[in-house]
Amino acid sequence: MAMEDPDRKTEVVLLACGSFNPITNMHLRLFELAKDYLHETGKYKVIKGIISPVGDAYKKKGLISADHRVTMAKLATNNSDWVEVDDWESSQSEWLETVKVLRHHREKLSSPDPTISLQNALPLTKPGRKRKQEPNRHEPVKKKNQSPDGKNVPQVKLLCGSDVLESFGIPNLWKLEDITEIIQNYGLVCISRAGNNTQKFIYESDILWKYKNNIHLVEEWITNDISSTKIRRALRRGQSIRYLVPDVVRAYIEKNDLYSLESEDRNAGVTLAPLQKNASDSKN
Ligand SMILES: Nc1ncnc2c1ncn2[C@@H]1O[C@H](COP(=O)(O)OP(=O)(O)OP(=O)(O)O)[C@@H](O)[C@H]1O
Ligand SMILES: NC(=O)c1ccc[n+]([C@@H]2O[C@H](COP(=O)(O)O)[C@@H](O)[C@H]2O)c1
Ligand SMILES: [Zn+2]
Repeated sequence: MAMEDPDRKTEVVLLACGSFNPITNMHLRLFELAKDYLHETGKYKVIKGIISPVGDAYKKKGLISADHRVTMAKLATNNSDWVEVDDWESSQSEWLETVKVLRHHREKLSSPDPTISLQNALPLTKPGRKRKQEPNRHEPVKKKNQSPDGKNVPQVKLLCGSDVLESFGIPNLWKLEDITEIIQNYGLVCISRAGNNTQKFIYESDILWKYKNNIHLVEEWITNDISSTKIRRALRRGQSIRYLVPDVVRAYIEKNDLYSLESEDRNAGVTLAPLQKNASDSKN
């Protein structure tokens, strides 16, 4: 690695992918926890957080329309000066692997021209087309991201709860090459979640162990086991969700009567898009 000014902090953009069905206070807390943690290392400066709700084509049971989920996430982040919502992922007609969403956001950050961000098909592991000026062609593009004009661009890291990390172990859900690209070229910030033993999970996985320096595990000391599943359950039962989701989100859910027994039945019996895709890929 080239000489770097040790005082110069690496800029980071945190990207959270998920259903956000609906967004909860805990989703918002993830960003605050991750930012505090990264700042305390003394090495990073978090400049932005992005919430990217999954598209309807994900086909998860009980998933209501992306329109509503995006709107709620926007309402919830209206008063944040650093977390925003991006609907690029949810406006694609097909479900997208998370690595493609990461690529899109890295491209977008490194490209002065916003229209270029539409191309996200190429993995950025090798210095490719728009990366002519990589200083050292044999060095993997990870520590230092550079834009076409050689300027440093922020690192994009995936922000998730430990259940997502542990889902890497579910057969057919994630491709090994995607997991590798995510942790090798982007990095993970993972917030502990009740019931998960993430250290052990990393220890038991060869690939996670290999790149463990790129996985930041954040211990959540003020534990808070809110989940969207519990919010939807409370709503179905006519129970209050006050103080569990932002009040503007609660009002929006009530006004539009979003969650019911019927909505919970959406996609019932349908195979989750990644399982469908990876199962059919492995047959070919
Ligand atoms: N209480 C929590 N602690 C840590 N991470 C969380 C928590 N709640 C949600 N997350 C994380 O937020 C991201 C988005 O998750 P998601 O939209 O699935 O929310 P969820 O609350 O897990 O919803 P559901 O119950 O529908 O699965 C994921 O990375 C998930 O791990
Ligand atoms: N192979 C993959 O890239 C892959 C597999 C499963 C889930 N995911 C993503 O992880 C997130 C999981 O969200 P849920 O926990 O709400 O199911 C979604 O954004 C989804 O797109 C990605
Ligand atoms: Zn979840």
